[in-house]
Amino acid sequence: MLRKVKVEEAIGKPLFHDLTGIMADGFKGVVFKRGHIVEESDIEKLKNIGKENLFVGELDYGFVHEEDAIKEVADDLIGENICYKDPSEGKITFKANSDGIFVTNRKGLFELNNEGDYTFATIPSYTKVFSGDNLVGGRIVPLFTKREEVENIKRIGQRYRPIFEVKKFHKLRVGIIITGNEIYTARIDDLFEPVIREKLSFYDHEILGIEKCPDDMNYIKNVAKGYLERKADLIVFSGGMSVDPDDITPTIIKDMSDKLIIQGIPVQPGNMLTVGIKDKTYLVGVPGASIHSKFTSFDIFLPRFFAKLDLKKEDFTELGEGGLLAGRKC
Ligand SMILES: Nc1nc2c(c(=O)[nH]1)N[C@H]1C(S)=C(S)[C@@H](COP(=O)(O)OP(=O)(O)OC[C@H]3O[C@@H](n4cnc5c(N)ncnc54)[C@H](O)[C@@H]3O)O[C@H]1N2
Ligand code: MOO
Repeated sequence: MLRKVKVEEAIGKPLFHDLTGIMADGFKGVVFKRGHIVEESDIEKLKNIGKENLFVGELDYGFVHEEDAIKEVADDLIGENICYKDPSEGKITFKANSDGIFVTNRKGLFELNNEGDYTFATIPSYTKVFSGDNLVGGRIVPLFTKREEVENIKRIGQRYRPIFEVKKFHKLRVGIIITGNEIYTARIDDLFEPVIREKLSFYDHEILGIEKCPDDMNYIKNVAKGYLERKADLIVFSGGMSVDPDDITPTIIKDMSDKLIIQGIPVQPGNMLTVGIKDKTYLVGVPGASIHSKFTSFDIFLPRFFAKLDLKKEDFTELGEGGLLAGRKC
């Protein structure tokens, strides 16, 4: 049975949980570890961190200590490229053990947090991460929980597994098509090539070509076909994405795709983003906004293309809340 005793009465007994101190010098962390045998010389230090009483003893049958409760469920929640160490102060931290994109199953995460005693705080899903980055902090709120609660969390984890994972980026073969008579005829200088080169530079990639095309459906389709024959993973089209009579790029993407995933998304700038898929190749129409805005809808999805995620219409349509990116920095 767990008992509350005066610190002086705890001498010779093991601490039931990690004890945290917050110091004037900025320190916040464990001052005494779980299992530490309390000594007479500890009393002053314990009082300095506000402990007049301590828990001693053992949990009754059917209850699980905070650190055991979080550690026990970890493997049922995580997928590839995530690691963790033993919990401290009741908290477990899942970290990336590879560069890539962090993906969380939102429905699964909601269920975990809605269950009862457990809490999991994550960085936003689809964030680009580096090996060693913190992804998730998980702990139960009370000092111990019921065995049944632990089993419920494991079941949620198994139902959605993985709820947390890091997908590695792949090397992609990229074909680029810059549309517009004004650029094709050199009436004006092209401004898209440096933009797309800079955006791709973060990732391992091979550029199959950067072709300037007139606003001619067959011409553009032939260039895109050439990229498909050369096994492009990603074809990026710029220009001609909106409502003018010369804006034919979305129609080209629709015609050439096995499936048009989305035409136009609730994100600004980058409203007119159009995405189709042909076999495993993403065909992506990037609206003009990416020329003057550093961060647009295209930048939200570029990491997902490089992680070869299987994108659905909902991945685009869910972005309305927060989709007004104005002022957002990279
Ligand atoms: N009445 C409406 N006007 C606009 C709409 C709309 O729905 N109704 N949509 C707006 C959105 S959103 C965008 S984005 C822009 C333009 O989109 P486009 O992708 O169709 O761009 P273009 O029409 O091809 O060109 C617009 C502008 O940008 C210049 N441009 C395009 N590509 C290049 C390049 N590679 N290098 C340099 N300059 C380029 C082009 O010459 C035009 O000046 O439409 C909004 N308007
Ligand atoms: O589709 Mo536009 O300006 O929002 O890029």
